[in-house]
Amino acid sequence: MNNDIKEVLYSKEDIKNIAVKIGSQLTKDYEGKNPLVICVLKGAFLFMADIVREIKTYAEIDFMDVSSYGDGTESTGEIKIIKDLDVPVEGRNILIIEDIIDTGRTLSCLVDLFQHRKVASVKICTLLDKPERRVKGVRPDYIGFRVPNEFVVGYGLDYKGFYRNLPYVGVLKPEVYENN
Ligand SMILES: O=P(O)(O)OC[C@H]1O[C@H](OP(=O)(O)OP(=O)(O)O)[C@H](O)[C@@H]1O
Ligand code: HPA
Repeated sequence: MNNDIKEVLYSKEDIKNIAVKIGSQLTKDYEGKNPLVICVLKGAFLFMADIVREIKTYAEIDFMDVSSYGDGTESTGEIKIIKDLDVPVEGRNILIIEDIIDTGRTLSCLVDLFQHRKVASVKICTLLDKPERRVKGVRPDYIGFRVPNEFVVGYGLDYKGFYRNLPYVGVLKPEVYENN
């Protein structure tokens, strides 16, 4: 599996350090606000686990499963809600945890959905931001790293369901997806 990676961009130590830094900011920003921290499955599962352990104040967690990429490298432009939240969100302070913001379509749909559900606030925390690919005006509030315009995998991010279990974020060799 490691042989399919062209370059490691962020090691597990890099990711640990950034989670500590963002977590300490979130602790300050959400003190007394009892946020509902929402993991967007599946990609964000590892980063979510890191971030929530660094939030040192009261917070609740929930999970949503949405998908926009089908099984390949191109966004379909629509999101499918595969699993919705377990709790109502009206009046809540929502913190969305993502693995990556690419075109921005997924987050744009989610933010619209939460506003429609009359939340008190909605903010976005993402491990990776790929601003060059943006087609929707989504601005994350907390960003781990800005990545170049390349298809990245690992630390939750997949290509056709694989590579999520890599402990780092790396660039997939183009021949891997060109030959598939
Ligand atoms: O900004 P966008 O272009 O919308 O892309 C970002 C979304 O794409 C990925 O999810 P995907 O739909 O692949 O589902 P997954 O998390 O289950 O892998 C990623 O986890 C984000 O949710
Ligand atoms: O670069 C990416 N890698 C994996 N999944 C993704 N979803 C959007 N962009 C990406």
